[in-house]
Amino acid sequence: MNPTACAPAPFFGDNLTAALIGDLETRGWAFAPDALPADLVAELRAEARALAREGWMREGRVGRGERETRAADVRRAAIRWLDGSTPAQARFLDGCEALRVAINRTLYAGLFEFEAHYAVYPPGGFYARHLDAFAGPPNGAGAAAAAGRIGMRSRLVSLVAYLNEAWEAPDGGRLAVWEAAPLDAEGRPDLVRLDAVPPAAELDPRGGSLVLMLSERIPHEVRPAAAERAAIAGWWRVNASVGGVVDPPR
Ligand SMILES: O=C(O)CCC(=O)C(=O)O
Ligand SMILES: [Fe+2]
Repeated sequence: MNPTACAPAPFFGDNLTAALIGDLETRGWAFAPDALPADLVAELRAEARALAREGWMREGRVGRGERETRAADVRRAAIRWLDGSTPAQARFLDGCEALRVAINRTLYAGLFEFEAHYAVYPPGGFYARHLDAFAGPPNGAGAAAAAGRIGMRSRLVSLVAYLNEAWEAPDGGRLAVWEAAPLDAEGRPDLVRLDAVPPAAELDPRGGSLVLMLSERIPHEVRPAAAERAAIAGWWRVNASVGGVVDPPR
């Protein structure tokens, strides 16, 4: 019996996978330009555009549950969650599953489940500087405090896949990434202080390019886009019920 018969089909080969995971481990983020199959990107782009046109997407919201706020001043984009119900979505989620398995195998990260949404930014759309997850309490805090914050820290690795057909520099919409968040006196991230710090990179949202980031560690922002900008943003979570290990070994 072929043990790989049921393995999910990866987006790309082992060398690129290893290089991305290496960058994720050493500097907290990784970028692979032009990494996704062009036919898959075209199908996903068509879906995102159709959904946006048909008005099935809702205004992007920031946060979850009670903390969810309508925040057009923070993010101007329309989102729709992927459910795997179309062949393109199923293939995309399959590639993400292959990445999850590879990341877990290399970093012992305990990534458990994946969630992702289309995000279509209209001309003028942006997403202000943020972290995708809140870090757990500092070392030495009690287990009860840690348990109470499991939900907030369950996003470990972020993924962004760009779907834009012909993106040029004047279209803007770059993703700026910083490699660390300064902390305030209480030990909370103080992202305003990064105003004075040039980003480590500004990444073009060209179709087929892929970004990975450690959700708790890498501040990032979407600069204003001059043209419609389509992407899929996704996150791997740990299994909150067992409170998986956050930090990769170093
Ligand atoms: O589209 C991007 O480049 C990043 C989006 C993002 O940061 C997010 O959805 O959390
Ligand atoms: Fe983000």
